[in-house]
Amino acid sequence: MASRPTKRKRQTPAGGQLYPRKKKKEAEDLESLNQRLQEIDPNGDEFTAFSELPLSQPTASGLEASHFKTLTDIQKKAIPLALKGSDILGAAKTGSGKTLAFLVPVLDNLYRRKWTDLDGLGALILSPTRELAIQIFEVLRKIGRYHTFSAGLVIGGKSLQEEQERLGRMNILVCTPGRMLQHMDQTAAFDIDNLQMLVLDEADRIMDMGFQGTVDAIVEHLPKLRQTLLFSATQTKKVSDLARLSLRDPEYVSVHEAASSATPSTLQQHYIITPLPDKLDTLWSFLRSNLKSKILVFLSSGKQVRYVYETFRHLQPGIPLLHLHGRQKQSARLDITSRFSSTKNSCLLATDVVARGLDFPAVDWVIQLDCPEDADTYIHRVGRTARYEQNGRAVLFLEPTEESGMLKRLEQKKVTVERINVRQKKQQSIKNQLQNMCFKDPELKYLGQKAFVSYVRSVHIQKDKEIFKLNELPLEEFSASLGLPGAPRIKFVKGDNAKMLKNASRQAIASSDDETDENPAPDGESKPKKASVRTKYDRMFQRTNQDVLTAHYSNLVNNDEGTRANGNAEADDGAFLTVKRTINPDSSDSDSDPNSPSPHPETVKVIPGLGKTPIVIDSKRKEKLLKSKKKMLKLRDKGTKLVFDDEGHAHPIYELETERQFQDHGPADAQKATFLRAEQERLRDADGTDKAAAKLKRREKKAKRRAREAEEGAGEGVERRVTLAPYEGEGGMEDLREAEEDQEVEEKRPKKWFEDDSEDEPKSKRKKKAKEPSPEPETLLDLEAVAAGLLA
Ligand SMILES: Nc1ncnc2c1ncn2[C@@H]1O[C@H](COP(=O)(O)OP(=O)(O)OP(=O)(O)O)[C@@H](O)[C@H]1O
Repeated sequence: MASRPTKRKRQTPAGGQLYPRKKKKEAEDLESLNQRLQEIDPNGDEFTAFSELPLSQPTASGLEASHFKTLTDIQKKAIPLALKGSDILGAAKTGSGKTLAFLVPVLDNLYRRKWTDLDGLGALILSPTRELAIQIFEVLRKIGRYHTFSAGLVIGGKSLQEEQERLGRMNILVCTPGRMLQHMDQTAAFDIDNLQMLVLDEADRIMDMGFQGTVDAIVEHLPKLRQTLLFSATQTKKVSDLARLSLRDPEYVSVHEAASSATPSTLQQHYIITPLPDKLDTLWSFLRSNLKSKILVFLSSGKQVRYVYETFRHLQPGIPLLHLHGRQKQSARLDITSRFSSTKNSCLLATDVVARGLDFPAVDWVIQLDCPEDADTYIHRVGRTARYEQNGRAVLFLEPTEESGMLKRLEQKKVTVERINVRQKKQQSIKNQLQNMCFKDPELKYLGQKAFVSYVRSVHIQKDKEIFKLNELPLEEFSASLGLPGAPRIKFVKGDNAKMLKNASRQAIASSDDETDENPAPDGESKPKKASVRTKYDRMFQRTNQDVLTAHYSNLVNNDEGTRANGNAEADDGAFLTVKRTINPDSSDSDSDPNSPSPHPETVKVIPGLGKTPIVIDSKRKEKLLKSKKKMLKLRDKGTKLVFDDEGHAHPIYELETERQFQDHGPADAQKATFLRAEQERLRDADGTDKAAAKLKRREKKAKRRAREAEEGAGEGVERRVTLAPYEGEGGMEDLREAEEDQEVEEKRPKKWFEDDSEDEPKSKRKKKAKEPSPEPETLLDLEAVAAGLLA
């Protein structure tokens, strides 16, 4: 977890005392540094190089050794203010150097306070993702290499105990919010009372719903008197957030506010219109024509990332593929980020886990296959290219229904994107291949189904309904384009729950999956459960996601609604399929006659059984009982099976003749003889058909085996061990040969783990062998042989 920037060794003279002259020099340097800092005017002075700033010697040397010389805009404004101790709300475009804007003040402010191991935690840096935390930590290690502070990375993925042991000694920690809170709650030796600085990188993300609770809890543990720095590429000055973090007169440092675009000027931004079912074709064609590029593709869920990765991998586009999402193991995530960083041409398929802050060098293209949830996410995603004055290109794939809404949002955020068209000549279709793959590989099909469901859910939970219009999406065609035989059925979670679910852990999602199609009360509180018994059909009709179900199901729903509108009596008489529903005399939409008397008007409900007798529910216990489908079946009538004759008259399955009718057919003995004859004939016919089928099968087997042998052992003499057994069937020589061949096949069959060699021997021989008494061991050698036999 933790590593220290190389600590300067304290040299002690022979007597064991520190060099007094060195100590004195350090004190003088510090004094002059404080003096210089006092003299600067952070709002008036313009600094262009790090060397002009009043920085400590270790920080200045670290920056120089890392080849950082001139300041970026955000660094020019934020560093002097932060050195002077102000709280800062910093916003600047992606790739503009915000990391140094907070790391330099963190190092220097602690240095000027002569921070040592004994002082405990001095600065806490929060990052929304593990990858970004690692990246920040790496930069800290580089520029802090001449300091003596201890610094740690707390991002989970290691044992809590291992981290706990080291936490107590850390001066600077870079961490993800969840793990930090866990330590604050569980690590006794973790001293945070002295904390001087709190930094939130990608602050807007950290302060949004997903982390809200965690960050609030962390802040509660921290001392109120501290310096707080917030940085992001897309920051809003939400008063509520500032209050939650107890910022004191924060300085707003927004260097690109006046700029005509919210994205770097070196970034070329385009969008194309692709109907949902053509998305994968277009992505495939794009990759095929950009094999020598470094491409980052954003999708809206981990399941889609996996599906596209697995299918494209099979299809081999000719460019190395990587994939990254939040549900992967930490080690795999690290491995993939470093592989993508170091390659020159490859394609990384990823979720928004890499959308923020990550500094992959030299990315040529950022492709947004799925529309981002808002303009801020768009800005962060495209910010993975065109970093620090380099060039980059971004393409946003938009579904026709998303175009106007998304363009409007981008315009509001000062982002200009230009429409381009796909060259039809270069467009290739992989729909058939995907269908083929899903047909052959059920796992891939399952993955496709999950990808489909997660895409639809991701659209459903989006807040901005001007962009995301689920009802207008061609979902059936989309599922077909993924190679699926039909659109899977989907359960939805509504409102805030959905957002929570998006950010929740896998465990939480699993546990919340069961009842997801229930409608939560509008105010977010849980509804009191309806007292009436809900049948499977009730649940089906009350579902909220009927518009995304298969056509057959939608028809069923529509028909039912139609018939209800026409009156219940009509519905019952005319509809081919009718659904019997729970009758609750109290409820207004009940199918029953509300005027009909009931034994206990308050509590009694009547469920029509499948037979004639209705089931009366007159107690809570019985009602509960009826909720179980199995138990309900017991209570219902079994029903009677009927067969219909050619005229359409119903008859019971077994109809007995009268004695008179029986005698009309002749004497009983003669009837019996005729019946037996007819049955024998029927049996013979059936036997003949069976034999013919078996013969055909054996021939096919034989032909296959011969073909195989011809292929394998061309020229080689294959020794056959065939024992001829007397055969008593009717089929003559051919049957005999085939029987031999079957036996041969049987002999060649590889042995199963539970069979031993003795099964090769004829049974009679085995029996004999078993009966033969083994000779009594006489010598020590005999005894050993018996023991070895037992152990073998
Ligand atoms: N003063 C500087 N001189 C030269 N390069 C710099 C300087 N500051 C930052 N960089 C480089 O610019 C790149 C982007 O920096 P950084 O990751 O800090 O950007 P950012 O503003 O945090 O981006 P994002 O908003 O995407 O998180 C990095 O590769 C970094 O090394």
